Formats: sequence, C-alpha cells, structure tokens
Amino acid sequence: MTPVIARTRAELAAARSRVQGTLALVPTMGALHEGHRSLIRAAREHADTVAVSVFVNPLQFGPGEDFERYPRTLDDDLAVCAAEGAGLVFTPSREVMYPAEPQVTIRSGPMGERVEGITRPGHFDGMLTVVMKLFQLVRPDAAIFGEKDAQQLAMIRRMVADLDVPVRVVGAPTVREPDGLALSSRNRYLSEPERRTALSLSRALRAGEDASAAGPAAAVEAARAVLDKAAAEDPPLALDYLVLVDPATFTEIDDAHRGPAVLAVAGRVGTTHLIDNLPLRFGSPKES
Ligand SMILES: Nc1ncnc2c1ncn2[C@@H]1O[C@H](COP(=O)(O)OP(=O)(O)OP(=O)(O)O)[C@@H](O)[C@H]1O
Ligand SMILES: CC(C)(CO)[C@@H](O)C(=O)[O-]
Ligand code: BAL
Repeated sequence: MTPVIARTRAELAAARSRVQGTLALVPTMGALHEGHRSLIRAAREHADTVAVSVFVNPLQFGPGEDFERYPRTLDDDLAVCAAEGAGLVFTPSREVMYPAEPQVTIRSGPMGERVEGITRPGHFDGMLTVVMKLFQLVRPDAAIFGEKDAQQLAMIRRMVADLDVPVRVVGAPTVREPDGLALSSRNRYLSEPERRTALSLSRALRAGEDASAAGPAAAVEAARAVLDKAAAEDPPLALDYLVLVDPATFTEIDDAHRGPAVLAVAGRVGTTHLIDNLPLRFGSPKES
C-alpha cells in the first residue's frame, strides 16, 4: 500500500477527512528501524488506518544535543511505512509545525524533572508540546509509543489523563538486537567498539532482573556491578543514571517496595546518549 504523504496542514486536513473508521498514530522522529515497524504493526491492531508522523522536534533537544546531526532518512522511512501498511505519513517541516515561536507550551511538571529530565532539562516539556500538537492536528483515536522510552510513555499517559485528551495511549514492548541491545535510531552513531560498550546497558538490566528475586536493592546492586565494569572499558561508558522507579511516577523506590517497578539506565558512549529499561515486579518475601 502506498501511504498518502502530507507535508502541510492543508494536506493533512484533506487526508484526515478522507480516513474512514478509526485512526491510530505512531509519532516518530524518523530513521525508522525494526522497533518503529513493531509500533506500526501494533497500531494496525488498534485502528482501521495507521498514520505515522516523522518530525525531528527541535523543542525537545537542549543546547549541545544532537538535533543538527540526528539521522534524517525520509525516503527510507516512507518505504518502511509503505511496507508496514501505514495509510498516512505526516512529515511536516519545522515551519509547518511551528509557524511562530510557541509562547504557550506544555509543562511536564515534577515528573519531567526526574531521572531523564535531570540529564536533559526541558526535554519533556518539548516532547509533550509536540505530542499534544500532533494529537490536535492528526486527531487519532489511539497513539502507540515504545516502552523503550518508558518515562516518555508514562508522561504522555499522565498528560492525557490530566488534560482530558481524548486519545487512547498504547505502549508496545522494546525490540532488541539478538545480543540484547535495544534498537534506537542513535545506534547508528556507534563504532564497533562503542557498540560493545553500549551492550553493557542491556546486560546490566538483565543482571538486575536475575537478582530481583532477592529484592530491589539486590537488583540495583547487580546492575551497578556490570556498569562499573563498563566504566573501565575502552571506550568507557559514562553513566548518567541507574534507578529503580515507580512505573507511573518515576519516583525512586526503596528496598521495601513490592509490586511493579522499572529499572532504568542511561549513559553516554563517546558522544552518543543511550537509554534502556526493564519492567520488574517485586513480590512479598513469600511470593518471591
Ligand atoms: N527498540 C524499540 N522498540 C520499541 N519501540 C521503540 C524502540 N526504539 C524506539 N521506539 C519507539 O519509537 C517511537 C519513536 O521514537 P524515536 O523516533 O525517537 O526512535 P528512537 O530509536 O527511540 O530514537 P532515539 O535514538 O532518538 O531515541 C517512540 O515511541 C519510541 O519509544
Ligand atoms: C514522541 C516523539 C516522536 C515526540 O517528538 C519523540 O519523543 C520520540 O520519537 O520518541
Ligand atoms: N526517543 C526519544 C526522543 C529523544 O531522544 O529526543
């Protein structure tokens, strides 16, 4: 199927008015990989038509981040959208998305200042602002986001609840390489030695999972041991954070915690910022 490509608001409005039945949106920044493909396939199960947006949102990049060099591969992205059966691709320019410098934006609140928000101040405000704009422009019934960006997904769920946005938010599991590395558009920045070091992120999460029967502190300790080793590798991992958090609020949990949690990690290898996480569940001592 060849999707309709909308580059302007008028083209999008015309395409949207022709959609029959329900519509699911998959927001992306392009450079589509197997993780994005899985989101498009999941979206097809939630609606009659799938729309994919491809837009590298300047508002969610801080000074010194990789906005300029972020991979832009639109022709390949359109081929992926067609192969996966998307009916509509919205690919606005910066001027179409932000005809004027926005004065009124979404504030992500305390949750946006935790964990990844400490490493990337302002990131979640910019992300939520563009997601809200995409929801207004595309008017989807449902929107699909990857669990790889777990704090992003939790924040979007919270925005939709707090602001009564009529969109069903659906999370989809993280797609990994056979060796465990989470797929990410930024992986293409990595040299072979950097990729080997980057693997420590998913290895640390697995070590945490393996130790989790002994409780939250043991899970964090096992993950940290892997990351400490990676910090001494060549090239080294520069750890930004390793935290065990409540999945809904991203506040840190303590050793007494029982129930679901997310073990989240982020770090830099060379100049590449990578994140990963694993959902865990802690039972009472008898259950575990
Ligand atoms: N490995 C993955 N598995 C499942 N979903 C993913 C994966 N990687 C990204 N996604 C999801 O795809 C959507 C678009 O993300 P984005 O275009 O930023 O890709 P990305 O690979 O996360 O890029 P980046 O390297 O910039 O973080 C988000 O909902 C994100 O969570
Ligand atoms: C949701 C999103 C497309 C908003 O720019 C982006 O943060 C991403 O690709 O995860
Ligand atoms: N994948 C989340 C978008 C970002 O890193 O800016």
